[in-house]
Amino acid sequence: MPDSIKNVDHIGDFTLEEAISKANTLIEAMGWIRQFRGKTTVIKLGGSILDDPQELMHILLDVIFMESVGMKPVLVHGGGKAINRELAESGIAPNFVRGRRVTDLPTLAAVEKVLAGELNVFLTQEIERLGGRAMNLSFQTTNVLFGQKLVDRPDEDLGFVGEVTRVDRNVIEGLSYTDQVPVIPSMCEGDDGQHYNVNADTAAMAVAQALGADKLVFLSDVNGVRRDKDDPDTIIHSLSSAEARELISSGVINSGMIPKVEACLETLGRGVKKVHIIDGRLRHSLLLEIFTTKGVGTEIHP
Ligand SMILES: Nc1ncnc2c1ncn2[C@@H]1O[C@H](COP(=O)(O)OP(=O)(O)O)[C@@H](O)[C@H]1O
Ligand SMILES: CC(=O)N[C@@H](CCC(=O)OP(=O)(O)O)C(=O)O
Repeated sequence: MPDSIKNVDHIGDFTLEEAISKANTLIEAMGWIRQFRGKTTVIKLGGSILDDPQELMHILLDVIFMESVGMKPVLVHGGGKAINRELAESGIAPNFVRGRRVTDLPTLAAVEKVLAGELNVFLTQEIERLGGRAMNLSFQTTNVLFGQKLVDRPDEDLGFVGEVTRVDRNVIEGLSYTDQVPVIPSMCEGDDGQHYNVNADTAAMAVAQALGADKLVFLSDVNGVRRDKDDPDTIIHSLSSAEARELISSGVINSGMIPKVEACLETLGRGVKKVHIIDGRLRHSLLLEIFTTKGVGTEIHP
């Protein structure tokens, strides 16, 4: 070590060893940053992480970091729990069929108020407050998701539940020129102007497909797909499409995990390279997912 720095034992608040270790981390990240620079990652935010300001802040900081190093994060969000609270105020009990909310007109109004309004604006403002740039893309600004009523099973009517058939990718991709993170709520508009409630997992899938995203990451409030849904230790780190289908038909994967896994399977068939379900409550899970070889959570592969 040169004499001139022999006596340096602190740099700012850190010991010399700590400062060098931080610099090493940056150098290690360089390869990953190069690999993903310019690549699109669609991130689906949902579940109770949207209700926890601390957890949410760390996720949004990860998103801002990604954007700052030249990656292209695109946020698609749900907000099922916030919708339930809104409905409870009007005395409406939530009604789900295989993970999708049966949506009559009063329910649709509540969904739109929460998803396309409050939550969409809040997430965008939070990104800006934390030092990033973002643009909310909703019916109130510029809608980018278009579709139609979902007819999943002919004998079943879920009301105003939609499926996305077209995504305005020009608007989404155009935002990267102004360093803005697109923030998209899970609702779509039909040809006749009718608004529909879309499951946020399937909305994220449609966006990832339309953009030809490199990665689609579902941030949830479980650590991944589990053999026993109540036991985090039974997480399955790597799941083949065939096994995922088997776990759905045997009932191991049920409720809200069904649309998530179905969305993964559908996406993999359409060119998106990697699909992960990870725990948004684990601090920096998004960065760990991108900047480590093994990743965290469950990866579903073809
Ligand atoms: N095999 C499984 N592994 C993990 N979670 C499961 C499984 N089957 C059902 N689930 C349920 O799926 C939920 C995640 O779906 P959901 O609540 O819709 O999440 P989000 O709101 O994040 O989209 C978990 O909280 C869990 O209760
Ligand atoms: C049709 C349908 O089920 N729409 C969902 C949209 C929100 C969502 O999916 O939110 P999470 O990702 O937080 O679960 C709903 O009404 O709850």
